[in-house]
Amino acid sequence: MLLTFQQAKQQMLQSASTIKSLHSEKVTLFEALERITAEPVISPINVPSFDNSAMDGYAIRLADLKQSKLLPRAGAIFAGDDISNLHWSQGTCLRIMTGAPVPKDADAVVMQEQTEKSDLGIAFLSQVKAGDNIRRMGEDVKQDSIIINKGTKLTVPTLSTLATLGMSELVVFKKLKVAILSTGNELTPIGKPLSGNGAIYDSNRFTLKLLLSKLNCEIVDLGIIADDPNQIKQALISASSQADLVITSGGVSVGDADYTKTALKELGTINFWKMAIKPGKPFAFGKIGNALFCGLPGNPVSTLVTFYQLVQPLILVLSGLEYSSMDFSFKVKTATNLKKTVGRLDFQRGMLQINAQGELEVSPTGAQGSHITQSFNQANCFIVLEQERGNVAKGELVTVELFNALLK
Ligand SMILES: Nc1nc2c(c(=O)[nH]1)N[C@H]1C(S)=C(S)[C@@H](COP(=O)(O)OP(=O)(O)OC[C@H]3O[C@@H](n4cnc5c(N)ncnc54)[C@H](O)[C@@H]3O)O[C@H]1N2
Ligand code: MOO
Repeated sequence: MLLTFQQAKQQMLQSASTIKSLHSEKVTLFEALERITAEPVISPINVPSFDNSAMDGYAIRLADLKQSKLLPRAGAIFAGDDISNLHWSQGTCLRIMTGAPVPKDADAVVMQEQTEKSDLGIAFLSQVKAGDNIRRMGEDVKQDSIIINKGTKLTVPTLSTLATLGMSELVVFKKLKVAILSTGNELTPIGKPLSGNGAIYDSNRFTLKLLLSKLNCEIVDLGIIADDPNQIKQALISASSQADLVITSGGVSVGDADYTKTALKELGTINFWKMAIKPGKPFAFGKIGNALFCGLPGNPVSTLVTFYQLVQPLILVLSGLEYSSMDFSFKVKTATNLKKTVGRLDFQRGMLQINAQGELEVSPTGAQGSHITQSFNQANCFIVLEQERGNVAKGELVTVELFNALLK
């Protein structure tokens, strides 16, 4: 019985948590984008750090308004003003601007549009409640509170909050070191003329570099290795001594030149090398020395699908992320029939869109062979078809998983 996708993923994530030995470093707030926090972030200050006005208007005392709806204007406060020496006599109001500090004894700020100005002063036209239009100290962030937990991926909004605290540096986990190599006599590096009949470009190594750089990894690129057992072994020894994770492309199937699996067996341990998914059935996972190993199938679509579905979560955990699940899936109707054979979990590439009736529906993006790289180009989601399911008829409900930022 082949391993199911969930079993394979679970095994990988478990191995990651047992070998986790993470180091941290201090980086600038700007460099911290998409990095993972190595300790909780605690706020050094309150935000806002003083009560301030949410509107351009007038600061008042409620007791004064009870006496009269018309109050003379006593002065003005602007954003940035120091009001520690402000004297504000009873029975008057103060002009105040958005973001300006609110005097301690003001009960509310009345927005300008709800007042009328005359030579006698300011007339207040609306009902006023205590606290109206005052943004309280610490209302956004409380001093000494934990704002971000350890193991959190830093995004533009989270870093923006840290900037409101004046922070300029942050402790994050060091980048994961990942070694990559492609195997195959047929491979030519991109940018060079194809090396003969039967040659193809080594697109997978390029794809892996893009994916790894999006995941903030440090890449050790060992290039193209010929289909030769000794060269593959030497490359794997070198890769595993330099990196936390080794990723290869090709050579994991059962062909006469598929040496990656044999090399892995000799040098380390194989946890599994096949699972019930399509594309990506031949996928090897194991360990060489202290490095984890992922042997991706050579077909470009299989490389991308297995990287996205299995290597991505593994890398996130190895990079220090407190991983729960990033899958965002739901069910919608399929707009066409879908071909499906029983026995493997399918990750078809799909286009989720709104039809003429205003309903969400999904269609496959053309031919789904594991050599058709174009099937990804129009896609915005995976259509995930359960292992035991057969052909799917138009109109049936299918599970759809929207692509995350890795594929956008
Ligand atoms: N008898 C069987 N044959 C195959 C099986 C099987 O179960 N029994 N599985 C098929 C499936 S599914 C896949 S996927 C592939 C996986 O093969 P390998 O990982 O061993 O990869 P290769 O044989 O080296 O190459 C497969 C295919 O991909 C092209 N390729 C390889 N490397 C690259 C690269 N770096 N960039 C772009 N394209 C690459 C290669 O030329 C082949 O066309 O095995 C099936 N066979
Ligand atoms: O798994 Mo293969 O990836 O079906 O082509």
